[in-house]
Amino acid sequence: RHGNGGNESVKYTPCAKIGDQTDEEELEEIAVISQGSQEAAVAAEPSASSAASANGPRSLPPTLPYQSPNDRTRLIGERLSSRSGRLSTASPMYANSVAEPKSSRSTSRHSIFEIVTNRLSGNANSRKSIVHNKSEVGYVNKALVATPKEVRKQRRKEIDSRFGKNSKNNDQESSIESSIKEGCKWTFVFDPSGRFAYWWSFVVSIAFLYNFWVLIYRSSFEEINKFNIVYWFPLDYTADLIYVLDIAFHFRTGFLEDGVLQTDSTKLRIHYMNSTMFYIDCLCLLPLDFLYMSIGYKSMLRCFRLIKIYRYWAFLDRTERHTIYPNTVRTVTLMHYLFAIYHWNACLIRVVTKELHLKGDWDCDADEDDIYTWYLHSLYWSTLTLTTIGELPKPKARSEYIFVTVEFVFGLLLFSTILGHVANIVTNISFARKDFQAKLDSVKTYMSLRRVPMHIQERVIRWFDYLWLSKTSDEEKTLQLLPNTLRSEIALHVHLDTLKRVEIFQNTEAGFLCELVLKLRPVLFSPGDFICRKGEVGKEMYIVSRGKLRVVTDNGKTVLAMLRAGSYFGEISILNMGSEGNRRTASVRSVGYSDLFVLSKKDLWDVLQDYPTARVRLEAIAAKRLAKYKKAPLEQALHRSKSTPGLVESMGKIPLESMAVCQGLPAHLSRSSTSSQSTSRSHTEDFGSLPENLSGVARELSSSAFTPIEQGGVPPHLSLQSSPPSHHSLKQHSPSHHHRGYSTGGHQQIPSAYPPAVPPPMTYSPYHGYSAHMQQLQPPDMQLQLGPPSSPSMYSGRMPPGSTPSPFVYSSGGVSPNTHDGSSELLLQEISRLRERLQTLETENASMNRKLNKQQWDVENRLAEIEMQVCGS
Ligand SMILES: Nc1ncnc2c1ncn2[C@@H]1O[C@@H]2COP(=O)(O)O[C@H]2[C@H]1O
Repeated sequence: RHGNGGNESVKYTPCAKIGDQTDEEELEEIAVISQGSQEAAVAAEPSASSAASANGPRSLPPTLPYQSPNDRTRLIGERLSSRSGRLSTASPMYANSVAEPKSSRSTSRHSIFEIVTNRLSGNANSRKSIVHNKSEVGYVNKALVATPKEVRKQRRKEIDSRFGKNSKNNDQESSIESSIKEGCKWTFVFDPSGRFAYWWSFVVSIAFLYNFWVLIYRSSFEEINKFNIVYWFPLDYTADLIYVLDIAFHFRTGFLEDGVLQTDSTKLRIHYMNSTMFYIDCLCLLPLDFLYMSIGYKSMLRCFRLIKIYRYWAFLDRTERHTIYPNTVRTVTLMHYLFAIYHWNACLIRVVTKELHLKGDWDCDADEDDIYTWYLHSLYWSTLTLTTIGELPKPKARSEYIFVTVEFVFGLLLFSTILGHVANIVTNISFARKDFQAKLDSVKTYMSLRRVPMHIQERVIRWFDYLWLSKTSDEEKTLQLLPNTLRSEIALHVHLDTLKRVEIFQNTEAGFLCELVLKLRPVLFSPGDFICRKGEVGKEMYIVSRGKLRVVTDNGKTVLAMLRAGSYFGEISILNMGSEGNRRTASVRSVGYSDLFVLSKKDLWDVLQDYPTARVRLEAIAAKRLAKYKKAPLEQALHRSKSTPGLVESMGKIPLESMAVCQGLPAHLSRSSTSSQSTSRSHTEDFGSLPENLSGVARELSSSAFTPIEQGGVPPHLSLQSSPPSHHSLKQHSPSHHHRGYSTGGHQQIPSAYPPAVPPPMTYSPYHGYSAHMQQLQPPDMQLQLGPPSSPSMYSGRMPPGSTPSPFVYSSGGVSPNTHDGSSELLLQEISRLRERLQTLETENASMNRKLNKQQWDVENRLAEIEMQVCGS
């Protein structure tokens, strides 16, 4: 409660009722909080004025075991789970107070020990065990023994007068406080959405159904008589007892206020008694039975019991919401209503025939005492009148006409209502099928309209077949309504098994996994489908959930690897780890139907930005995998750069347009970025097969072209701006151009955009190298200096099938125009300059590496600390 001055407030924290101590003996923790300063806090207990004292004033945050409504709910949960059903010494507050009188921090191990021993030894012994400890003796003395009842009451009054007991501003707070206080006398509170409440509503529904079926039957056929009184009376009053218990149940049922479950008994009582439900419940139990004594047994005196139908409806509602078979529940409910209506109508027919003395078909030949035959006769007529119209015997008496007409109208209404309901249920059941069929139809219509070849149409239909048979649904659409947290929980649960098998997700941060799992999209591929093709721009990576896939070479036949559930692929290009940057390094084809999860490049990068360690890990794994696929080229790259995988990646990531481009390139190389790339690739490949001395120089030459413009690594004579106008001068290739080049034929083909006027340098074959290119590019004196001129045999047939060059992307402009002049002098200068540059780069790499290592060390250290803390607590 806030004081009038507004700078002080009192907070009651939960107290513990120890053993069988009386109300006055209750421990009551009163924290006086000064909003101005902590020193100004007023001690509620003079003997415990220290902020550190267990029973004295203290600063609230560390003392209160819960500060938010959620914490409060948790506490309630703890209480509910406590066997004794009351707040015992296990109360977090109590544990704090007793076991850690000097500390206001969370429960220590010692206090946990105390709690456990107290629980085990029972409440009666708990006090003893507390007093056992010396420091606790002081505390108990202060709280329980030394403070006389009057003094405490007086202090309470003082505090109340000082802070105003019913301060309006603090309504909510005081409600929590009082609820906490009430916690001492707390027994149990039912969660209205809990299981117990559900099953209790089931019991009440049974009691209601008993009344619903029996009352009308007894009234119409035979009232309670001396033969059956032994059955009906106990049953009637058992049902009444359930109704009474239901009222008691409502008194202890929590309700939500501001989204928080209220458990304060006073509040619950007030809330229930102020609700209409309370009056309805009381009305249900109106004891008209007493009139039996004056007017005899009339079951209809109990008709108020039928008002309890609201509980039955609530039960049905909840069942329908919670069940996994809603249509079954609906059907059963409908059938029940139908039979109930026939039953009530049968009873009505009996009353009418009896009262109106209807004869003929309405009459039954059976003996008056043969109740069951009479009942069956009435039920038959009831069903007949309600289900058939116009096929009844013609009424004779006037009253009969009226009765039969009313029956017809009612029957018609009932029939149409039931038909409507049944139709609804059937529609619901077949909704999924119809929706699916509609989609298939629209695809079929589209395909025939666009004249899609028959074999493709067949594949599409087979794909739909599989989709239907495997009951694959649009998960994204289904879960759209849910909040992200719930969705990730579901996704984690559903996909966890698959994700656990994926190497990259093992031992990663939980947050990383949670974020990623939300971005996974399930996709389905049919037999023979290409999931990706070599040379394409990689935009997604895939995780195999089910099915078999083949990693194949360009020809689509040579199988490099088989992928099964738990495998993943496509990461090389989206992490830009491959030699071609963001290009696919292989094609992947589905063998049968395969269920995959797709993770888009953008999503992955978004998440990786927040989890740099995961990124390093991912890249390291990718680099390792890449090394496994194409051992030689990667080793070269790593050896050369001595960098972390991250840096390998960052090199690969440099966009083509920002690469150094040079003039003086042969015309056929300057036409398209694709051809340039092809050529540069050929260089790399050829370098791999060159003798060591030659390949080293050649590699360095090529690496000059890799230096990005931004880094200033472009020699002036190679830069675009400084290049003299020449018919050979290169245009800076736009990404789209670059992209197009690849998409038309991949980097292994001379693109079709190649101008026919310019003869291609030679027919490209990945395995025959580019000897012609090399010869063209190498100046004669270079050839002289670096060794014997490269013979075609030197370049051909050296590349192993399927191998790709080093992860470095070489631009074709690695050779300056001067090289064509034949000036070895210049060339050597250039080599030494590039060597220097290389050294600088390597130093930078090393320093970045150190930084990364330090960061990793820090993170690991922190992790270890936290783990220790977790283990400790
Ligand atoms: N030899 C191989 N064995 C297994 N998987 C491979 C092999 N080569 C490539 N891949 C995978 O196939 C994917 C094709 O696209 P990416 O290059 O993005 O990433 C590639 C790897 O994940």
